[in-house]
Amino acid sequence: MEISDENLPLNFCHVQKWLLIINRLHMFLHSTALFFMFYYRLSFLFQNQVSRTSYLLPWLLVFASEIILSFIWILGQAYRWRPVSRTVFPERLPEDDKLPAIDVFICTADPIKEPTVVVMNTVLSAMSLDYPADNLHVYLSDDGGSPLTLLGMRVAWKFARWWLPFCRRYRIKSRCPKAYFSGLENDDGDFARSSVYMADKQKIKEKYEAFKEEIKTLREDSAFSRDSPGINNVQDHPSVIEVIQEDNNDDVDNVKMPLLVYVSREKRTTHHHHFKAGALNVLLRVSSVMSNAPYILVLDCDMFCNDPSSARYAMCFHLDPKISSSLAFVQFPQKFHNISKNDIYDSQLRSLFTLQWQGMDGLKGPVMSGTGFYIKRISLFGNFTIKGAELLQLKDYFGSSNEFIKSLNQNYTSNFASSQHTRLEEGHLLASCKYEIDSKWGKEVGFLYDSVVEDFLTGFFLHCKGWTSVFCEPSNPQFLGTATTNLNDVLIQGSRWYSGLFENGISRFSPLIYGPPRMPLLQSLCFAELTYFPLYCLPLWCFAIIPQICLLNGIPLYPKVSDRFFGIFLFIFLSSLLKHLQEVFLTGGTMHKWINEQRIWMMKSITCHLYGCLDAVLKKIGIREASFLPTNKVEDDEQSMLYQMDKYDFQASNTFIVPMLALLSINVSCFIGGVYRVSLVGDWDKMFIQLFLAAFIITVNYPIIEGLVVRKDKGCISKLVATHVILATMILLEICALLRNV
Ligand SMILES: O=c1ccn([C@@H]2O[C@H](COP(=O)(O)OP(=O)(O)O[C@H]3O[C@H](CO)[C@@H](O)[C@H](O)[C@H]3O)[C@@H](O)[C@H]2O)c(=O)[nH]1
Ligand SMILES: [Mn+2]
Repeated sequence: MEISDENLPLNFCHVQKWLLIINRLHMFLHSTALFFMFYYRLSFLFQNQVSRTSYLLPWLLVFASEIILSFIWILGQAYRWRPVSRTVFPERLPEDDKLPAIDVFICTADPIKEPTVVVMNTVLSAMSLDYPADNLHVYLSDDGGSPLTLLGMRVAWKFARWWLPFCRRYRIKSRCPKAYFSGLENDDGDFARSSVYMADKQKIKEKYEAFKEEIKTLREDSAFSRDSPGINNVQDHPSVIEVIQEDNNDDVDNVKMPLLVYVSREKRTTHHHHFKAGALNVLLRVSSVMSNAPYILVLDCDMFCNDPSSARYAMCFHLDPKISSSLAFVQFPQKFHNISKNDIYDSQLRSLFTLQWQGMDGLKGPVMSGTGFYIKRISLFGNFTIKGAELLQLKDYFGSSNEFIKSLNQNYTSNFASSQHTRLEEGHLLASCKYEIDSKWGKEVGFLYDSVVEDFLTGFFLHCKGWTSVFCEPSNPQFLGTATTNLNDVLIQGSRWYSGLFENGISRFSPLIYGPPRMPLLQSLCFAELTYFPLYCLPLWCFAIIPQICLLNGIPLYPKVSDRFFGIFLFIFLSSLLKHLQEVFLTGGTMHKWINEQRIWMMKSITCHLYGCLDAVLKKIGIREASFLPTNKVEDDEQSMLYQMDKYDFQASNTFIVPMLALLSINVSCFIGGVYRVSLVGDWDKMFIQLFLAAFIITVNYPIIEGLVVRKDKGCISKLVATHVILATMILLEICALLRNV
């Protein structure tokens, strides 16, 4: 008997048994060691009357740091509890005409930092997803309100009329034209020998060049420069909504094209616009009166669909009757096209998108990651029961548009073509600044506003309401983004993220308090780990200063080598490093990558984790306002070359460079002074750990020394800044020594 396709599962979830065993065993051993460490610290506090008085402050600081590190470690174990991976079977999906519709939302904010050609490549790759064209609708939100972007879309539409049929005819895998023509991957497949294909390819290539040229000419046109009169002020302009379509006046016939819509929401200086979350909410409303697809794909403009299959893969979960009722979104990992082999800045966020999300997938699902996810539209409408509600109540909740409220009924499909004019008018109402006033948008409905990491917050609340998510990681990356690959950008972006994350940790929605009654404990711990890991800044600052100054002054803070507790500290140190090494190897990394990750963790902790935490605290007490500085996506050849060569680009802001230099020079001088003192006094046994710690920090951060002493290229450290910093730290160390002698 044949099993019908309908009965076969669309996806399969596989628990990673070996990893699970290793993780749990490690958890057991490491936590036992931590227990003994706490025992040692506490018993010292009660026993050692004499030394207590003079060592107390540094001692307590080191102990507090150990407590914070252990706290973050415990939270992080939740990811390691039950890692899973998933397989999908898109060939078992129903026929094309039975597939549900998808709206794609792409956000852009700044035509200078986010070049139009790059954004249009994202648009084109989304339009050419392997999905029925009638059921695919692409919306671009332009927060820059730039006519250049709008014109760019018209040009892209013209090119798409050639590009889409070409991709379909030759089953092209790489459907982002920029990637396809870059020729990095051979995408010719079965047609490599076909002369017709080659001729077609050449023709399309010419069209692509012409497309780029047209955008370039537009860009150079002074009429589009920012200062030109009549050009939109980014902060103050009316809404513009345009359905991109053109009379069929060229020679491509009958090409089925997805709907393509340009939306630039109204901006007024008197209104807060809530950054990307605000932009996404406008798209959510405008699209509801145009295409109202039940599923939405969200993309940033700095990434493209690298493989056209993601929509079908996502449907393998959304259409699975066993999980679909509670499933809010399918998250794909963020992967990047510009990662170097050793990835000195960990720009790929390896741990997040491999281990952590897989771990959460084994619980209730990964965190929403801003881009590359397929979300069910109704999951964004809060827990309002639409059926029984009065119209007035609904308006309190969703704002005043009748058309929008009608769209909440899932069976509603707008007849867009026949009433385009009215719908565009409704669109303008929905994209206006005032629309959200006195409604629940951003608070309970749509993407949430209370954080600059809108993705984290929105995902967290979905999970709190009982929704789940899944993580889909096919071997071929479905989306490829542009990662930040210079130190300054990495740290600025980090400061924004950690400020947003920590802000959630200290709000009343802290995952540790708000989470546990609403979701499994382990799932809340995962969310908590993300919000609290910026706290790494405290122990790392402490470990980079206190033991070293104590070393110089002969104050021991750790057990002697001959003490039985020495083994405990050694074990904890090695066990953390080895576990990290195992995870790097498991995810395809090398020894080199491992040490790079250790280093960037230190660098980030003492800079952007600290600034993130401070920023969050200042926002909380009302001294600072939220800000979202989009990252720079214009490629700088010199900078990317340094990154590709594993050389740090130290031409970064002094707010980042100064703390790194200061801490390193403390370590170097205390190490030298310490060795000198210890060899005079002969207390190696007592001071071993402190000597070792300073040596470890110096070794891991050797590239900073290299940047100062050896390198002469453009990315080296400014000598002037370094001299000031080193002088200042010397004076500080002197003062410490004097204070102790008083
Ligand atoms: O006022 C704004 C600011 C940004 N964006 C868009 O938001 C996206 C993300 O901005 P980007 O500068 O690329 O920031 P990243 O730090 O790289 O973004 C990461 O972090 C964000 C905040 O957590 C997530 O939303 C993103 O998806 C995630 O890739 C881009 O498409 C921007 O055009 C807007 O539409 N309006
Ligand atoms: Mn980005």
